[in-house]
Amino acid sequence: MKILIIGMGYVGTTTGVVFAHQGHEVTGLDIDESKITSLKKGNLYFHEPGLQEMLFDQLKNGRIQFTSDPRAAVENHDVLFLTVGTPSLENGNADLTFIKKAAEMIGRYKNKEKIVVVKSTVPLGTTDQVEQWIKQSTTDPSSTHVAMNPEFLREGSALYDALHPNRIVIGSQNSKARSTLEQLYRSFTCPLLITSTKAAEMIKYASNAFLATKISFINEVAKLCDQVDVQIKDVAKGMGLDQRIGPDFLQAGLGYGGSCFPKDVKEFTASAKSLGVPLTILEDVEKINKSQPHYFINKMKNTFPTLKGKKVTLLGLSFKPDTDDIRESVAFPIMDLLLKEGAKITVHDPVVNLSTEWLTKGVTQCWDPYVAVKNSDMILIATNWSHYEKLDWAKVHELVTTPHLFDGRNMLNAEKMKLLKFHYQGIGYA
Ligand SMILES: NC(=O)C1=CN([C@@H]2O[C@H](COP(=O)(O)OP(=O)(O)OC[C@H]3O[C@@H](n4cnc5c(N)ncnc54)[C@H](O)[C@@H]3O)[C@@H](O)[C@H]2O)C=CC1
Ligand SMILES: O=C(O)[C@H]1O[C@H](OP(=O)(O)OP(=O)(O)OC[C@H]2O[C@@H](n3ccc(=O)[nH]c3=O)[C@H](O)[C@@H]2O)[C@H](O)[C@@H](O)[C@@H]1O
Repeated sequence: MKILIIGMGYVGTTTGVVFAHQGHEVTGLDIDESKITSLKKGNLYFHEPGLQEMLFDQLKNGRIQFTSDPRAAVENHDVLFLTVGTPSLENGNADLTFIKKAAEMIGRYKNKEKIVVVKSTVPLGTTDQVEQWIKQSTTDPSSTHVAMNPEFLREGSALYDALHPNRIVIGSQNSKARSTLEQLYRSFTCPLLITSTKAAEMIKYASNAFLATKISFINEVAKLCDQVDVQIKDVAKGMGLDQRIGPDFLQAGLGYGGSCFPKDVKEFTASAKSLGVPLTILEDVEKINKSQPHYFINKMKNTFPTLKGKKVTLLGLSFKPDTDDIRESVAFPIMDLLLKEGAKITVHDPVVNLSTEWLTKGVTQCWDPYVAVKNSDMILIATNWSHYEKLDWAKVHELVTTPHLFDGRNMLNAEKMKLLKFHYQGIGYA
């Protein structure tokens, strides 16, 4: 199949490379010239394990190409995927500017029948609206067949998730769009669910909202564990062994970040409210999530009544391991709070480059974790990169001024750290 992917971000690039890997002829289009220039050279401009190699292979065998020419791209393809961003507006609703502009661009250059698949996460009714936007901006009389095909990949394991999805959802009332997508996904062995466009839109939001709820739930239980000396890890394990609950997304810590959970919880809550259905549970999920950094800093202040002048080494800047994505990463509100307390911050992350804005605020970045921890009064883990599990913690102990270790991701073995004479604290008694 000849496929055009519009929006070469995390989702679009992964989707395009995977379709090419499966033998399709893919073109990636973006309005950001620098991304296209980089991708044309085979340079993945973001960090995603395994994707760079697959991109290079697909470029070499000619199954993927990149362009910033929308006219030629739209004219030469029949199947178009929309993977542009849908960030949050101030009021919590999704900003559909990119989706609208991309739809109008399709309309402008449309020269024949097109199948347009919305893969971006979009609020209820947007896919049908995309069809209208295309119609309103075209002079071409031939049909547009739309579908909603939500994406469920996670950053950091995007390639694996795209190759091995749990399910594929095709939302469309249009038989041509449906059958094209069924054909496209026929080699996948997972369940394929056919729904209306609106149901597909809602499945995506409800899934992300539910996962975020699991995280906030376990974070609340962890606070209770702190009060009664119960290990949250034992509680999560015991809960997760119930097949109806499952072990995933029960890792207590500093809360969820990233480009999706925060914005999708906000959008789902805001749009439901405007329909007269307040999703109060999600309002609490967000509140709990926002309180996590404060809760953790207060924990630190129980040990250090003042953080003024203390050297804090913060390990991890990305919103989760194996990505360089810092959108809504909890490391940043944590740094804000620490700066307000007068702490001196040194950060380490395996891949993220700290912006000059933070450097001018006085934060120091070190690429060597052993240099970062030198003479620190306390270490705070904000991202559970496996690098931190593998550190020589005995060596770290020798380098620090005082061996206080605040593990905001409960990622290290508390007993082992205590044996190494660290004053170790996580969230949920650990
Ligand atoms: N990042 C993730 O892990 C996941 C994201 N999603 C959803 O997928 C969508 C995209 O997310 P990301 O890939 O993270 O976004 P992103 O911000 O990384 O990429 C979006 C890309 O679209 C481009 N773009 C904007 N307007 C365009 C236009 N008119 N024509 C061509 N390109 C255009 C931008 O320049 C950018 O490169 C969002 O709706 C998100 O909620 C869904 C599942 C996973
Ligand atoms: O719509 C999206 O963009 C994607 O959002 C999430 O994927 P992602 O944000 O990439 O990463 P997750 O692994 O879900 O982690 C999100 C955040 O939750 C935190 N988290 C995750 C799991 C957990 O048990 N505890 C916890 O605090 C992580 O540290 C991270 O900050 C979903 O898992 C994907 O299915 C979805 O496609």
